[in-house]
Amino acid sequence: MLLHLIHTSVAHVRRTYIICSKMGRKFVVGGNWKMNGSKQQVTEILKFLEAGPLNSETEVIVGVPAIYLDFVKSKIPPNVEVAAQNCYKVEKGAFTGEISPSMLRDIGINWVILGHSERRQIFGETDELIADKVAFALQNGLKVIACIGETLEERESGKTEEVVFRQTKALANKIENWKNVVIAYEPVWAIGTGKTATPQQAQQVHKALRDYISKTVSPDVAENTRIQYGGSVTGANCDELGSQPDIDGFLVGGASLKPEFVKIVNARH
Ligand SMILES: O=C[C@H](O)COP(=O)(O)O
Repeated sequence: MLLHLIHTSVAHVRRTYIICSKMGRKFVVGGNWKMNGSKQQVTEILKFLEAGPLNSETEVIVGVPAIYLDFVKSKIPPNVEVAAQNCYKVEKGAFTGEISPSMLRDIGINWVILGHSERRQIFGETDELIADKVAFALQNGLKVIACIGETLEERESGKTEEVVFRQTKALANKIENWKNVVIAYEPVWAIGTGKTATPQQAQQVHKALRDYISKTVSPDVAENTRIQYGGSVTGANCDELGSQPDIDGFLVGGASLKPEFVKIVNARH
């Protein structure tokens, strides 16, 4: 009888834990403005963010071109965080054109997006460099959205998991504390193309990533690290994507410049 009771309670705790596991990870939606905007357009975006309403259960972050960070920071509603779209792996020095994590902290910026596929593909950033930047940003008190994702060619040759595991491993080798890390899974073929991964395709990769993190880092880190999906997320597809058990938010490009972003922030999850 006693054994039966213990068994039943353990099963209950385990079931509750599984049901609540996603709730324990706060949904997080980032808007990546990329190299878009002007003071006038930024002012329009700030208006719809202010008007919201934005689900208070969701963490909202906008990734702003460096030149507008200070301006946006001074005007943004308090329930929206501001992120830089890049920063370098050292504190200061002769690195023309770069900005450091401490410069971002100096103007009150707490987040940075690193390793976006456009940085990887257009600017030649390697897994190694991205991991160094992520580690340095974390050491300097920034929170990081670290992006990974496979190209169409890699997906079509069956290498999706191999690629995203390699990218994650490079990060894991250098990350000491995962508390301030969000992973953004963005299949390159879905970025800006209107071709969204199906909820099933996205969930499959997110689950595989969580299992991989569990094995290579720890089950605790896997359970607590938020994994965003990015790639042609819109107001029309956000509810179904957001409802997948391992999708903990979105990184949104094009739609983050439009009032539709409010709908994505408020996606079912
Ligand atoms: O960082 C955001 C991603 O690149 C997605 O961009 P997209 O929503 O325009 O496809």
